[in-house]
Amino acid sequence: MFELVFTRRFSMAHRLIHGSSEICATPHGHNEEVTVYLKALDPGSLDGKMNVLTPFEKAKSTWHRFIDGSVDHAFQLSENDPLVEWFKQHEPQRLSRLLLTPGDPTTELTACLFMAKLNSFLSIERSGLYCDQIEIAETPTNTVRFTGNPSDFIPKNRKDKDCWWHRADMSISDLHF
Ligand SMILES: Nc1nc2c(c(=O)[nH]1)N=C([C@H](O)[C@H](O)COP(=O)(O)OP(=O)(O)OP(=O)(O)O)CN2
Repeated sequence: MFELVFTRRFSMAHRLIHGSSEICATPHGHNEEVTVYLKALDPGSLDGKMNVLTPFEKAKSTWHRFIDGSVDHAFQLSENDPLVEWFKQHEPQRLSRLLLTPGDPTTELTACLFMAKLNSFLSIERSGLYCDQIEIAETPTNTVRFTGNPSDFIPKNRKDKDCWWHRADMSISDLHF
């Protein structure tokens, strides 16, 4: 079985306010790496001509546009973080740079949300591919690897279909601005 494996770097800031780590309650940033593993929905033999699953460029272009244009330098916050209200009142022009999550934006959660988002892209593009594994290296010494169905692990705060990670667009929150 083949897998296409793509890695992208991005910078981010976040804070964790629900008690898992006091030091992480202060806004701080990381340079992270996300690696995705794509498989064919209907695996077959190579065709003897092009001999590709899908050209790399085609498989990764929307995903990398999302990471570079939406995730890179976004501020990741829990949806109920008071800083969200602060941005609404004081810097509404930056609301589009907030990546909002159901509870704290840990690496475990963003791994699930990013996999769901990537699978939305791959599905709408009828790519014949799906992502079944993702790794996010939050720091050079801490990596989270997720395999499985992200919907089984994402906290269920509201109807799944209304959430940004199930929309095949560049959104990183469900705010209206
Ligand atoms: N299970 C998780 N634990 C923690 C997460 C997380 O996403 N999932 N995140 C953090 C913080 O974001 C923190 O900034 C990173 O953790 P830390 O171990 O402090 O990172 P270091 O690179 O400083 O680790 P070293 O051991 O010094 O290499 C905390 N926990």
